[in-house]
Amino acid sequence: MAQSVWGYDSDNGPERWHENYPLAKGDKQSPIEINSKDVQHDSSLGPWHASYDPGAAKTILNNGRTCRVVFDDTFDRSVLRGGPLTGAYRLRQLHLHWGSSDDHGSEHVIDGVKYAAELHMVHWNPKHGNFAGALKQPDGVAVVGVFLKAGKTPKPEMKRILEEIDNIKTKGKEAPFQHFDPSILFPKSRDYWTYHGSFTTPPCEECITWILLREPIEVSSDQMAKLRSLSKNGENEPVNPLVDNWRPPQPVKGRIVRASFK
Ligand SMILES: NS(=O)(=O)c1ccc(NCc2ccco2)c([N+](=O)[O-])c1
Ligand SMILES: [Zn+2]
Repeated sequence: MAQSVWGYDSDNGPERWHENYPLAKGDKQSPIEINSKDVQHDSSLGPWHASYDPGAAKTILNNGRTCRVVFDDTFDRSVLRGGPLTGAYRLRQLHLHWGSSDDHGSEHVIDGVKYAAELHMVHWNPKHGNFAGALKQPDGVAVVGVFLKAGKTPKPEMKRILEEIDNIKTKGKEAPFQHFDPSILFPKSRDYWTYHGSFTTPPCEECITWILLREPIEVSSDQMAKLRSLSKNGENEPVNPLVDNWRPPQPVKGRIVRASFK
């Protein structure tokens, strides 16, 4: 009997990941609940800067767990720097986590608020040679998290991604996705929280400097419904909607969350 690979269902979900991925029970796991009363403003936290080359965008794929856009990270082509980071981190991919309805879906929870979705832009530190090497380092990876709030107003900048959904409906489907600068997805404000944590999926390595943007972007309920039309299953398998691909908040274990703003 093949081991059920990890997922988000009752038999292979977050409560059981530690059985095959022991790091899942570590002391610096993500996501976490952020409570403003425990956050420390750090005036030494400068602004972060993303300088992305639209030509680095390559493909968009459904891996059965999320919708992911992959970028060329073979040189310093699209980089994130500043904020809590030392040096330039290379953009590798972006993906999302979302719920089965608009009232939940984000991984990080802010003062009890769950957003409809959470966008992760994943960058890695080239001083560690390659992505696999960076995973093993505490300063190996930097993820910018953007919250998606469901409302009446669609986010035009999300259109390119959502229009590709019909071409990657089922697990394993991939389509070309070029000439795309993901910084158009950022909100106006650059305010952020930062803390040290982990991948929110197995193997749960504790190699991530999280940079969570305070201001959510607004998308429409219809746009959220489009995202929820993705399927976990392969092309000729029974339809299994790809929804609720979020890990619940993990123990903070004494970690300090810093804010770039007062
Ligand atoms: N939700 S997240 O941004 O923390 C996240 C989770 C897993 C992975 N990858 C899973 C992985 C790690 C090592 C081998 O395969 C990534 N990523 O690769 O950008 C990001
Ligand atoms: Zn993620």
